[in-house]
Amino acid sequence: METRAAGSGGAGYNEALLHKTILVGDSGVGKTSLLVQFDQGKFIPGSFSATVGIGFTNKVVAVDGVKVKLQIWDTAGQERFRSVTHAYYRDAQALLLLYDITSKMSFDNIRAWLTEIHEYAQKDVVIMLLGNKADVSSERAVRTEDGASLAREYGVPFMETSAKTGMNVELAFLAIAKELKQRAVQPPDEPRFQIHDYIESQKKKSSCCAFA
Ligand SMILES: Nc1nc2c(ncn2[C@@H]2O[C@H](COP(=O)(O)OP(=O)(O)OP(=O)(O)O)[C@@H](O)[C@H]2O)c(=O)[nH]1
Repeated sequence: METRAAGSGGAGYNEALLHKTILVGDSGVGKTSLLVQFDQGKFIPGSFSATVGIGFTNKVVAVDGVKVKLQIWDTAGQERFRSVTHAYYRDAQALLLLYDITSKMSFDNIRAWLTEIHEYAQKDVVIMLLGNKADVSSERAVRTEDGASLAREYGVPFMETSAKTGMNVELAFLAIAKELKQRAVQPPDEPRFQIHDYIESQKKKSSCCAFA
């Protein structure tokens, strides 16, 4: 795992850990929008311009006094870029796998994505399944239970998100950062971080019923 010491250091930060995280899923599910929402806290509506190839954004989050640096790679969902993006799976520590809750096809393709991930990524890669565009409830084509059930089948955490409203976007990245940080700096007497339990507890904390 790649780690990096913090520079002059902010208050309370001991170190900066760099973790490569990749966004994958069909074209148009909202990978770029999710990253823009997490990075800049905004959503740019309107015309859809498909990602060409791959690019990354660095984002630092604080987890229990430790600075965790996520290097988040946004991949092109289009089939023609698949061979390029496969090359990036190998040294990824985490993968956020997205489908669009208004697109049954993007959900049906999740099994194929998981097969690719198992073929090209490291065995211990952290995977999270996200059902994006949860704000578009009138066009919902995938039930929340079906997303949760598929995630259970593969033993991965799941939540619905909206890159438009920001729902669960920060939580998704924070849960990933916590898991990665825990794996890198596991204190000997601390119980292992349970990403599923963490997500459930954070969801319960919210008074809003919008969490999936
Ligand atoms: N309503 C709504 N629209 C969204 C959401 N996320 C993305 N979109 C819209 O969906 C379209 C596709 O979003 P992108 O973020 O470009 O999708 P992508 O997965 O990066 O697509 P590729 O780059 O081709 O792989 C855009 O028009 C976005 O504005 C969301 O959470 N809610």
